[in-house]
Amino acid sequence: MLFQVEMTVKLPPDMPAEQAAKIKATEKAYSQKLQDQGKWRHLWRVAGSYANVSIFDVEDNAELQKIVSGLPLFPYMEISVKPLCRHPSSIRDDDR
Ligand SMILES: O=C(O)CC1=CCC(=O)O1
Repeated sequence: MLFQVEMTVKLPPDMPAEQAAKIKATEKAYSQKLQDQGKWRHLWRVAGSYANVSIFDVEDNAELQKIVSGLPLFPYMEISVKPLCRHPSSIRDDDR
């Protein structure tokens, strides 16, 4: 199942820079592992903001919930999720 997930990061302004850098590095490793596995298909920066638009390819809602709630930045994010399905005009075989 495909989902579009928009994540807006809101780190507390008083979080020490070293702590923020550590969480971001952990987040990067977490997301890159999922990208390698093909579960995190797209990761795009929303220009001009500390937010991303991502496409996840997961088994079901429960797997998406597990992945998203495991994000190191999860406590500092606003998240919106949209389920996706194949568009009848799509020419891409990998759009399911
Ligand atoms: O910077 C972000 O948008 C948050 C994030 C998600 C995956 C990652 O590596 O950073």
